[in-house]
Parts: sequence; structure tokens; C-alpha cells
Amino acid sequence: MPTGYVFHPHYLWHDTGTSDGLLPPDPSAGIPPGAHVGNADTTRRIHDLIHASGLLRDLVAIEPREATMTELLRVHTSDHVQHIKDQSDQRGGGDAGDGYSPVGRGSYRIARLAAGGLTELVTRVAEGEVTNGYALTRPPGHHATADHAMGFCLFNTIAVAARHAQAQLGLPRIAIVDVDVHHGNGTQAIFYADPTVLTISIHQANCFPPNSGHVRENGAGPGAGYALNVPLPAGTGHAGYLHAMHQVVLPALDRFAPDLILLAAGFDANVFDPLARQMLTADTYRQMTRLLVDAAGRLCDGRLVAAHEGGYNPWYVPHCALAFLEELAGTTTHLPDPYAAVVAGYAAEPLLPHQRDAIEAAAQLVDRVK
Ligand SMILES: O=C(CCC1CCCC1)NO
Ligand SMILES: [Zn+2]
Repeated sequence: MPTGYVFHPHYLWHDTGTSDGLLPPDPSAGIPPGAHVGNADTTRRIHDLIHASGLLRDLVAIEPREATMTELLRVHTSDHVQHIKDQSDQRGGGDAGDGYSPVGRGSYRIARLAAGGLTELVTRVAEGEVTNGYALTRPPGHHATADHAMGFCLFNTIAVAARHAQAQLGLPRIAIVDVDVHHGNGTQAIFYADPTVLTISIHQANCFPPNSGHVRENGAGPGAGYALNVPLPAGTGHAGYLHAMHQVVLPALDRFAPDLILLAAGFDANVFDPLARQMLTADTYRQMTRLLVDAAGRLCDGRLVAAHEGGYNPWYVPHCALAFLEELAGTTTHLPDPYAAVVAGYAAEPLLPHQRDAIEAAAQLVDRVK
């Protein structure tokens, strides 16, 4: 089955400046100039590994375009769009608003290219040119709400694509599965009162944003029941995530019967990631993807489209992304995870009672999905 792939060098040109990890330089606070944890290096290495492994030859390259203002305004307020443009127009760039999210000079157009790239990929899937796909886009999007940027996210890429699918592609029911280790708060908020978009977020409990992503956040008004959250304890690994897939994600998808499944593909639940404390391996991402590919085949003619979100370990995330993409494309590069022996112990951890309890609490709400 043909798999579409969106990448563009401009995604690497979103300049996150000289923040040292997360914070801008401040000598008086002991913070030297450095590299932002969300700099372009990991994204570049993912693309390089997709190319060097030979997998690129098995993919259908799809050229991104900038999201139109109409497409952006289905999701964001005009004030928010203008704010990002204003920050981006400044000679030295600026910040999106939360102090952690640099906006480089020209990042406005790059963030539109990210949203437009995923939207174009979804269009090609809807038209049947490709069955599924992956947009290796940057900056990420899942924290951005209608009127606020945060957590490195400027525009909500996946929300723009979801609304386009509904408005222009004849795909009325959209499921968004977010496996980024941080809560997909922006995506959830945008669709919180909307029963036509099911949002499901599996994340490390209380990691980011603070006090966000609780099981009780289950949608509102007509959307009640159509937001699911699986906050997992720090240290959850392979067994916990696969249990959450089987107990929450797959039953909810079966009940919702989407016309399209969108995946917020963050890889920062990997065992070596600096911004969280989960313990996933490349094989976990492979197995989660297998389950989602099967669900898409069962429910919506294979229509499964992934947007890159977080993932900050430059030497392990590429192997996690490669494992995911091999499974999405239904092929293999014969390149095993070179760290498999190192992480074997992590992946061997059984499902622990406190993890099972957290997943069961979320599973109680699946029956509210119609
Ligand atoms: O990967 C991310 C970014 C999380 C960071 C944003 C500020 C502190 C943690 N979100 O999915
Ligand atoms: Zn993240």
C-alpha cells in the first residue's frame, strides 16, 4: 500500500535560537547561550535515516504547501495568527508566548508549511493516491489552542488538517490519537465540544502542560465523551502502552468508526528522552503502529496519517521513527534497533498494578463514545 511522506528543508530552518535547553540565555540566572532542545538536529537525523536506510525509496514523496488563511482560521483566531506573524517578522524573531517556544525570523511561513504539508498529505490520502502517510513536519502543533501557542507549538497542524478533511474531503468523522509523551491539550481544547472529532491522548501524567490531561477531561456539551485521556505514571514502558492501546484506544476507535485516523506522532516517550520519564523502545512504536494500521484497515480503508510532534533524543528518536514508518509502509529496511540490547531490560518490565489502575480508569469512559 503506497505510503506518502512529507518533508521539506524549510522545516529545519525554523530557528529556535540560543535557548539553553528550554530557557533563553540569562547570564544573571546562570543560563549561557546554548541549543534549544527542540532544535532541528533530531528532525534532520530522522530524515537522514529514512534516506540512508533505503526506506525513502518505498515512500511517495509529497511536496508540502503553506496552509491558506482560510484553513488556519478554521482552527485559530485571527489575533493568534497575527501574533505569530508579528513575532516572526521581527529581525531577531521572538517567542510564541509561553517563554519556552522560540519563533524564528520567518517561522510564521514555516509553521504554515507544516500545517499545509499535513493537509496536503491528508488530501492525497482522501483522493486515494496513497493509503496512509507521515509528515515529518516542524514546528510541532499539538499544544497550540485556538488562540495560544505553547510547548514549542505555533499552529495546531493536526487540527488544521482535521478540519480540512471535514470541510473539503468528505471525511466527517475524525479520530486523533496522540502518543506524544506530553498531553495533547491544544488538540483536545479545539475539539472539546465537538462529537465529530474524537481525541485520545496517552501521555505521562502531570508532565506538560502542568495539571492537564486528567481522565476526567472527557469533553463538554455535545462533545461530552469524545475526549479520552490516559495519563500514565512516570516510568511506564512497553507493557503499559500496549495495554493502553488494547484497553482504551482500539475499543474507542471501533466504537467511533472514524473516516480518518490522524496520529500525533511524538516519539518523546522513548526511554532516552530528556523531556519525560517513560520507557518506550523502537519496538514499542513499531507495535503501536501495527495496531493502528490494522484498525485503520478495519475501519477506514487504511486512512491513517501521522504528523510528527515531539522527540528530543537525537541518537534514539530516529530509530523509533524508522520502526514506526516501516510498519506504516508495511515494509522493512532490515536495520534493527541498534540499541535493542541496551533497552531489552526496559522493554521486559511487566505491566505494574499502578499502571493497570490508571489505564482501567480511562477504559471506564470508552463506552461513552458512540
Ligand atoms: O514535546 C513537547 C514539548 C514539551 C516541553 C515544553 C516546555 C517543557 C516541556 N510537547 O509535546
Ligand atoms: Zn512532547
